[in-house]
Formats: sequence, C-alpha cells, structure tokens
Amino acid sequence: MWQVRRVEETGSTNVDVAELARSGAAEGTAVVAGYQRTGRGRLDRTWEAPPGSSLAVSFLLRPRDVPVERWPWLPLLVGVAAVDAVVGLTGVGAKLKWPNDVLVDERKLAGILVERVDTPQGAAAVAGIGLNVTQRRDQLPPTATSLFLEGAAGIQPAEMLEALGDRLAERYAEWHDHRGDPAAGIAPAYRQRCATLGRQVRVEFPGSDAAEGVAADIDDTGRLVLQTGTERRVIGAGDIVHLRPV
Ligand SMILES: O=C(O)CCCC[C@@H]1SC[C@@H]2NC(=O)N[C@@H]21
Repeated sequence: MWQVRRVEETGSTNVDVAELARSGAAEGTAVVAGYQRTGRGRLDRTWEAPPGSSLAVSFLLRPRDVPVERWPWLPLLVGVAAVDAVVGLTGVGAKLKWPNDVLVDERKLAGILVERVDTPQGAAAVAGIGLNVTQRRDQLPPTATSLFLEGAAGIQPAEMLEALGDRLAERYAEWHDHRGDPAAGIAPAYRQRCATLGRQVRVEFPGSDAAEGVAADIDDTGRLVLQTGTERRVIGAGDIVHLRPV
C-alpha cells in the first residue's frame, strides 16, 4: 500500500510527510531518508542517527472509517508492527515499552512518533519510525542498541523498511476494517508484546513530576493504568522506567 519516496537527506521525514499530506497526498505516501538532520522525537525531543546507519521513515495514514477517539491506538499499532518486523526479519527479541519504544533487553532499538495533521481532505496521521540498524556501540548512547549490536549484522535499512511496511500494512488494514475496535486484534496483540505490563514502574511526566506503581493494564484508549497502592491512575503520556517484575 506504500508509495515510498527516498531522499538522501532531510530535516525530518515526519515534517516532510505532513507537508505532503497538507498538499493532498494520498494515504500510503511515505518518505524514507538516508540522513535526518533534525529528527523529531516524542515529548518534544530530538532523534539523531549518523548518515546511512538507521531507518528513518514516515507513513501517511488517513483512517477515514475509524472514529477519531480510537486514533490514540495508532502509536501502539505502529509499535506492534515494528516489533513484528524486527522479530520476523532478524529473530532479535524485541518488546514494547509503553507506549511504543521498541526495546531489546531494556535498550532502545527504535522510537516511534505518530502525529496528527489537519489537511483539506480531513484529519490524517503521520507515523514516523526511527530504527537503529548498523550503528556501532560508540555511535549510540548506553541506553540504546542497534540490530548490528544485537547480532543481526547483515541487515540493511532497506530490508528493514520492506518488513516494516508489510507488517504495518497488515495491522493497519485489520484495524481499519474493524473501525478501530481495539478488541478486534490490536489490543491483545499489543498486550502480548508489551514488556511494561505487570512490572513495577516509575512514570516520569513532562515537567518534573513522577509516580511509581504497578503497570496494571492498558485501557480502551491505549492509556496505561497504573496501580499505586489502592488507587488506579490512568496515564496518557510520560516516560516509563522499568523497575522490577512483580
Ligand atoms: O522515541 C522517540 O522519541 C520517537 C522518535 C521517532 C523518530 C522518527 S525517525 C523518522 C520520523 N521522522 C522524525 O522526525 N521522527 C520520526
């Protein structure tokens, strides 16, 4: 379903696809870059990778038949597709940290940023994925990893793109066909791949606030349910630190 445009270098593929969306580009338009100068991350962070070492791609989605209150599942859906693409192509044991960091043994392999964009054709979503492919240890922070470092040495970004595009197209079609009903597939698939559920965690909120508790569940809109003593707190955004299994 993807019409992929390849660019050698850009600022951010998410920004590029958002611009294409505003100019009327069709669902399935995608931009993949050899190098991103100013990649965007979650919670207003940046995303960096040396030229040619990683996959940096954004996909345009126009989920016309899915009520907008179900769109918050999209970032989780993209996470499921990314995990399945990594496991299927390389055998590397990737898992999700809520909402959608792709981890291997607690190190981050991939990050996902899904952004809503308003266009003359209606609301759309840009799903951006940055996945570390060939980076060596000295090209990454200690908290990150790459496919190369996890033993998948022969894999190149283009192969990873192919696998990711296939898994994303399948998951998206299933979700769209069920009008975004999470129970129809994506919620159970997410729970299976989520390393956060059932753990003692710290949630660091944007700003300096934090909370600790057990990651008890994912609610109907993809938010994390945190059990803190006798209280249940529903978390829409934040950074999770995995503490220990319970
Ligand atoms: O973990 C995060 O903070 C999310 C990082 C998302 C990075 C990807 S790389 C391709 C796409 N273009 C961007 O500017 N960001 C996303």
